[in-house]
Amino acid sequence: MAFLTGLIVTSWALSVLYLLKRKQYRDRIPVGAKPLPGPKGLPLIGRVHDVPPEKTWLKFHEWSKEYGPIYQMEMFGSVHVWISSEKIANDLLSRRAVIYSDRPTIPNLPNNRTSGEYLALHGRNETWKRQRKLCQHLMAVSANDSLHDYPTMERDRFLFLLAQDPSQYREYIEQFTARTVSRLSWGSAHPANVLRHTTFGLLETISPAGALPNIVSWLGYLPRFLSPWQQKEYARHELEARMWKNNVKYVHDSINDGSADPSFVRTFIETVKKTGDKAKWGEESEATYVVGQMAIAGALTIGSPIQSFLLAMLHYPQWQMKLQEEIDAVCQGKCPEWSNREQLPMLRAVVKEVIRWRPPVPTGIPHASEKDDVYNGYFIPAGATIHALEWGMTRNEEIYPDAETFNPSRWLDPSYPTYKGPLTEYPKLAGFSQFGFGRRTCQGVPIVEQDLFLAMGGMAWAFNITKKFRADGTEIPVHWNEYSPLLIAKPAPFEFDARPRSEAIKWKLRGMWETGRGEDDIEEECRVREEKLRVRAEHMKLDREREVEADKYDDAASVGGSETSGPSEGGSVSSSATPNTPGGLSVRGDGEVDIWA
Ligand code: HEM
Repeated sequence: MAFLTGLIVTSWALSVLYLLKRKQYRDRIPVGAKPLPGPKGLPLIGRVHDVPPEKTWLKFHEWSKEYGPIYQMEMFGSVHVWISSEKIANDLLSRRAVIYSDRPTIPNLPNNRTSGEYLALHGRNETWKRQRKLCQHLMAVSANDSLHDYPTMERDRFLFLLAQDPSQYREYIEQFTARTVSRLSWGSAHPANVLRHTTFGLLETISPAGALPNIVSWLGYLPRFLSPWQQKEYARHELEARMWKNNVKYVHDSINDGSADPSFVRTFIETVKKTGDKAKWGEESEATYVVGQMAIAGALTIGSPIQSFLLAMLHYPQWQMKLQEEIDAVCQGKCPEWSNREQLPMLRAVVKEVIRWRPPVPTGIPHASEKDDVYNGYFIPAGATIHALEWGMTRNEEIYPDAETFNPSRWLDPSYPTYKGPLTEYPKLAGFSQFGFGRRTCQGVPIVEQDLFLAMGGMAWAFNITKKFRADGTEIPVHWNEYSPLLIAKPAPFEFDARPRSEAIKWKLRGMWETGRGEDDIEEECRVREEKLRVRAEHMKLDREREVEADKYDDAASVGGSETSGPSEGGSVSSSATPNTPGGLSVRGDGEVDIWA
């Protein structure tokens, strides 16, 4: 009875609160303005029940077809505004940046706006401004030096590995992107594995599909001991903090012993030393997190379009052929280099079209509005979460005719609305809607541009990427648009073959491995070699023991001996136990490279 009374009182109180909030909201709408259109929600929960657990962007896009290129919906009392027009996104997020450059609080990471540890998710305040300036500076220094050739080095390593075992493509792609950004951040590929782990954890923490409190926001108020999500995030954060600190210490140590490779952290240390301006660049403890955030942003995002490229080549083999023709004509048998970019517009068009066809961040990273506003007669309340729906923007038929089709021509042929010349410069990624708007635009475009150009160009140069066939000759189907539900969407696994296009390329790939492999690969090779030598020594010892045993037996047999057994049995055991001879290169089942197999 007491429970029932409690339930009735709580429901009544919540309903009164809801009606009061609605009235307050309506009172805020200025005369002459009206609320944005959008799907009507249920009291308290809004429209949350209609948002599917997977590929939410398709639902939000569907609503945009019904309610228009800007509409609003409510979820648990918060107003969410969805924009699927580049023009409207520019009008609001860029031209009215003073109002729309904040970030919303993430229920499952409530200090995202204030802690100073999450640049991309930080509120619009002085800390964010300082950190963004530092990020811009570090990126510019690196980009001016062609990212110190790290992407090429890692691309070469990646292509060789892919040639060994295409079925491990997801692993190798993530190694490529994480190792590249690790080198850029700290001058070493060593932290790449932990970086991948901690990045994936953060992605889960902040994604609506990754942690329930991001949808059912009151769960964010549970104390840590009752919240599995907070416990997980706490452990992740601890690991991350240790890693960031150790990495910065590593850079200091290598500067001291004169072996420091270029990196964001090294640039920070040198810049502060040269200018002595700590107020401008911030403390080292802050820079540690800025660089950490840059590394996180680069570790997992770029893998999405590289995987989508493979998907595109499988569904549109004609574009693979055209791309190979361009690369062969320009590079004359060599793998494309960053210095070839002006002469390879089709490759740049393929890079851009992959991102348009399958946007890596399909729902965008939300902004937050700081002041009540009116746009084209519609009211947008302060505190609303504003989503630039990247997926919806790429489906606008007026700008991208036949939008579902992968068609790089739309960037190369003057008859398309998206064409822009000269083709020595365009198409390029800078300014593309898929990297956001206004003061919050992505800071990593130079890395994305170079990584994708080299990886996609390298794969087209090296391999024929084809569908696979079963033993009975039937084709193994490849999905069209199955993507993971987190903030950065990646294709579900698919099968394909990647065969080197010629014997000459196969040998070139081996040479590229030699130059591209990192110091940790060399350590791994040494470890594998030592292990082989140890196993071989053990087997030789075993052989000797068997021989001694066999001699004893021979002696015994010659003295009195049985006729049914003989030394050949022992001999056959020892020969089958002899290890493989060194020589070839193969990849072990666990994905590690066994150079000495
Ligand atoms: C394919 C790869 C990538 C895509 C599609 C992408 C996309 C985006 C998007 C949509 C935003 C939000 C923009 C907005 O709020 O309007 C963003 C922000 C950001 N990105 Fe990227 N990004 C990529 C890679 C990178 C890389 C490699 C870095 C490394 C430095 C990076 C660093 C950042 C930072 C620091 C921000 C936050 C800027 C701020 O809030 O002030 N991103 N990115």
